[in-house]
Formats: sequence, C-alpha cells, structure tokens
Amino acid sequence: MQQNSPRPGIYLVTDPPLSLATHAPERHFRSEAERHSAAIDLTTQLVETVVAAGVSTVQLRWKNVEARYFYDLSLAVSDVTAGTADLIINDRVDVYLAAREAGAQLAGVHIGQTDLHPSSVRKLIGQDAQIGWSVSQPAEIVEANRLADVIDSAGVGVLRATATKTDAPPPLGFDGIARLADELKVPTTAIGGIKTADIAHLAPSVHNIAVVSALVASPAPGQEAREMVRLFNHARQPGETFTANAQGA
Ligand SMILES: Cc1ncc(COP(=O)(O)OP(=O)(O)O)c(N)n1
Ligand SMILES: Cc1nc(C(=O)O)sc1CCOP(=O)(O)O
Ligand SMILES: [Mg+2]
Repeated sequence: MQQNSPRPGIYLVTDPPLSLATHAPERHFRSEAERHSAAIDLTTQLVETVVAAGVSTVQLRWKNVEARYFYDLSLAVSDVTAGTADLIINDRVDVYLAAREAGAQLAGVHIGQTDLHPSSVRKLIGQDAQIGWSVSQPAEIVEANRLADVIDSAGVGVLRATATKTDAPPPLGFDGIARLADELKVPTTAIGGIKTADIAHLAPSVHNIAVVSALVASPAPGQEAREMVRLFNHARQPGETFTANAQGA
C-alpha cells in the first residue's frame, strides 16, 4: 500500500459557484474575473471557518473553470490550511503541479474513473503525494485493489441521490458503502448526499466522510462542521479520534 495516509475525519469538498449562490445571491458582477474573485474569497473564508472547527481534509473541486482561477484558489486556500488540514486538488493534476511549484502546501489529488489513470498521475506527482480514486460499484473494486500500491484512498459513493453532482452514480445506501469499504484494501472516503445526521452511522465503516452542500450551503458552516467532527469522533474507537488543530500537518 502507498504510505501517504489520509487523515481520518470530516472532509470538505468545495463548490465555489454554490458558495456564491448561497452567500451572495443578489450580487452583481461587472466581469467573470470579478465573479471568480468573489467565489475564491467566499470559498477561502468557508475553508478557514470549517478547518477551525476541526475539518481535517479539504478538496478543492471547481468544475468547468479556467485553470488560472483554480490555481489562484489553490494558493489562497493553502494559506489557511497549511499546517492544519490536508489540501487535495480535484481532477486537475496540472493545477496541482503548478500550485505546488509556487509554494502551495498540497497533500495530493482526487481523480475519478474517467480522469487520468492513477498510474499516470503517480508518475507526474511523485511518491510523496496522496492519490484518491473514485470507486462507486463492486466491479471497480478489483482494479482499485490491484492499484493499492499506487492509490492512497478510495472515494466511495453516493450514499443517496444528490443534486451537487449531475453525473453521480446510483445510491449505495449505508450497507452498500460499508460493503465496498470492507472489500477495499485502501482507506475509504464516503461521499454523496451525506448530512450531519448520517455521520454517526457512517463513521465506524469509513476513514473519512466527505460533504459538499451540507457545509457549503449551510447558513452556519462553523457550527455544522463542529457538530460533524464531534459526531465522527464520538462514533470512533478511543484513540482513533482526530482534532485537526491538535495534530498539525
Ligand atoms: C472523495 C471524493 N470521492 C469521489 C469524488 C468524485 O470524483 P469523480 O468521480 O472524478 O467526479 P468529480 O468530482 O470530478 O465530478 C470526489 N470528487 N471526491
Ligand atoms: C463530488 C461528488 N462525488 C460523488 C461521487 O459519488 O463520486 S457525489 C459528489 C457530490 C456530493 O455532494 P453533496 O455532499 O452535496 O451531496
Ligand atoms: Mg473527477
């Protein structure tokens, strides 16, 4: 197995357009650059808030945006996660490499079944960076386990239907997630339609629990994140609990 162990705990996946729609629905922008700049600011503030509440991993996911804005977001968020939470880049290995080169503290990348293959990504990013890979059905487990010395974790979902990802795979339910997690040789991150009320039920069977809308669209993301972290730690065995600020990077 790869040695770049992901931190256990609550995992935020960002959605800058949803941050804008939630927190600045009426705001008028004179240009796309101004809109993206506001989305970067709101996302960076959200990350700072939830990491202070104990969120241990943040994945920057910004679909269909120009690379330059994604790169700017990576540098801005790295300033608030460095030394406290793992920062992961979704899809864009080019953005990961460029931001790392510019000094961003990045833990790795998350890629899906139709993104670059994990073996290619490993050659590009080196041995010391995490690779998370999406696994959403039993047929994909064989290949994920075959690649257990290439990948560091598997994103397993969806728990239930979600409006956040238009091409999300069919729901697995709690039993389906637990079964996939059990069969995978790498640590798993549950994702897809997860709310605070699901944390206690999911925490014993997975390594991380990832949410988008439950935090990004929350009117009180700090309180919501603190409650998620409390429920996660409570559901784990003593000694397995995680507090981001207490552990450092
Ligand atoms: C932790 C985690 N798991 C799964 C995904 C989904 O990745 P992918 O299948 O590549 O889909 P997109 O996120 O790129 O739309 C994820 N992002 N994170
Ligand atoms: C980014 C993503 N990946 C998924 C997968 O199953 O691979 S579901 C998903 C979106 C999850 O958003 P929410 O927490 O708002 O339901
Ligand atoms: Mg992807």
